[in-house]
Amino acid sequence: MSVKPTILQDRYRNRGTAFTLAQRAQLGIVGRLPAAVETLDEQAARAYAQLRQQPSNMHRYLYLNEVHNQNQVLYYRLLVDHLTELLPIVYDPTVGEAIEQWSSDFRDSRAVYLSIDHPEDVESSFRSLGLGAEDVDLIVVSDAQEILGIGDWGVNGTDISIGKLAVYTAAAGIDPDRVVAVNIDAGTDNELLLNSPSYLGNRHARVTGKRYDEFVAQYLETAAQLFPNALLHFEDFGPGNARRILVENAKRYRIFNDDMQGTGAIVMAAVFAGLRMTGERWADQRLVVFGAGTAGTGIADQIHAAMVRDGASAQEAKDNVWLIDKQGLVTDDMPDLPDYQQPYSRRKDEVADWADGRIDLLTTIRHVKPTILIGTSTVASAFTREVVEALAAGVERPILLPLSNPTSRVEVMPSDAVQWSRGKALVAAGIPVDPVDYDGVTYFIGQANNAMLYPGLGLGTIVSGAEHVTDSMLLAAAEAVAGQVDVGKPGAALLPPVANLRALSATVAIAVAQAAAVDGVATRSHANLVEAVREAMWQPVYRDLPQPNEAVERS
Ligand SMILES: NC(=O)C1=CN([C@@H]2O[C@H](COP(=O)(O)OP(=O)(O)OC[C@H]3O[C@@H](n4cnc5c(N)ncnc54)[C@H](O)[C@@H]3O)[C@@H](O)[C@H]2O)C=CC1
Ligand SMILES: CC(=O)C(=O)O
Ligand SMILES: [Mg+2]
Repeated sequence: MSVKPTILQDRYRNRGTAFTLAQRAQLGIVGRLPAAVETLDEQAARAYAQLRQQPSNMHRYLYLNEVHNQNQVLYYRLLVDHLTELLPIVYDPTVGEAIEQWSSDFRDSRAVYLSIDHPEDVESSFRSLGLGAEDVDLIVVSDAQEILGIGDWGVNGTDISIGKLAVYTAAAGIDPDRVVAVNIDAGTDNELLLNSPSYLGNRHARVTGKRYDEFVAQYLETAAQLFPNALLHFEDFGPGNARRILVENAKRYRIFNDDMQGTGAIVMAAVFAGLRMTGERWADQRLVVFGAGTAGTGIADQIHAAMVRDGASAQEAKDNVWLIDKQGLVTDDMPDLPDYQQPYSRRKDEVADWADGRIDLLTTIRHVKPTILIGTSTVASAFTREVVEALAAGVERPILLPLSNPTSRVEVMPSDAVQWSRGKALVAAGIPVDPVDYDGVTYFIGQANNAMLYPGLGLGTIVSGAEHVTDSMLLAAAEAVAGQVDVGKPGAALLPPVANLRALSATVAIAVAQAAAVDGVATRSHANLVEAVREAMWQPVYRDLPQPNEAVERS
């Protein structure tokens, strides 16, 4: 039997059982649905009950993906109504698991695939979407070389772009009809994938060097030319490429690197809140970053800038930053230091008597007595009891941010960090975790994940039509997030709860749009910015009735 596709197969406009009988007649789908006509509330209640019956988070991920493929409004209705519960499913940490088994689970996809072997197809791949120059606000692209903390996942990494976009819409109301997810398939060095019969990507090693650079340049040029208003979000590129691509293109394109800039800004927010709790100054902070890659050095840059704003000289601020990577404390005698670590390398003679040879984390902590310790290493349990105890022995209220994702990579579980520091450490983690009860106090653990910030940043960028994402816009976003933290209570979290994320994103967007205007990069002004942000936020409700026989596009 061959059945003509109908609006029921168009995820962007499908309402399923919510189509009225008159609409069914008008759309030529009489007899294709059971008799009952439901409200969105009723559909959402059934879908949520079905979701709850799924046996694992991975099954919930696949179930939600199915809903997303059938009915976009219903999918986002579920996400918005159950944000705290479902963010960890559609995003971190479950998305990591989904990526690992993506090729075997493959059913349908909402992404654009750009193969490095076919640069001639880049433009036609975008054109196949059938979207005009004014139709796209945001593109999230990943080449999946460094997915979360789980490494190189080739085309399987497509779902990080999809997951990041789901958060943009659920958390900040970015219109899901106006976004595009992209995977750059540059090959993979993951042997597991190359040897897997089900792998769906290019079966060759990662292409690097000139060919890679030219492909990324072509992506940027084509995306910006076809969709001149779009914010070009880069996600989970390898450390050698992430910073370079951003730095080389920041002046030419509306580009944003989430791992560097988004993560740096959410850490700034957590530290702003922490310093309000301790009453200390930025200029007096001592920062140790464990894992000096894309995220770690992005964070170091923003904290360094904050110290300078607070009166430290560039050199004084630099003297208060210590990077630790695989080779131990980063010192200036190390050969082949990557360019992003060089600015913070310590003079070898300054630390020569700390240890014979490699200087490890514990030794560094004992000497430096850091006020802030960041984990962006992907090394699970690297912050041992000894490390946390040394940290808490050094200062009264250290800020401790184990940021690695997914949960299997976190440097220390917050429950251990609270206990080992005897409640002294101000802790936030990259993963969602429950509050911790210790010694009669309930410690709330903020989620120091860029997802708490980038949705509002993106919304503010779109509403203001900012030509670039400036440092002031990032800072404004961080301050806006920190402004929503109630620092008064013992055990207060360093960041607002995920449950408030939609309201938080609106607040962040307003601050970002204002900063864009002050910086002179805004191309749109609004008599009432608060109202403009509110109106720009897409809501998961059924809207205009689609016209009969309208072409089904972007399915
Ligand atoms: N919470 C958040 O918002 C974010 C968290 N992250 C997490 O941070 C981690 C790192 O991400 P990226 O910076 O993108 O990756 P990356 O690969 O650029 O950086 C990781 C760094 O850790 C270093 N490293 C590896 N083993 C180490 C060891 N034993 N000791 C010290 N350093 C070691 C690597 O050499 C590298 O420089 C990931 O787990 C990622 O999920 C990243 C971005 C945002
Ligand atoms: C959160 C995020 O962007 C990462 O872990 O890479
Ligand atoms: Mg990332």
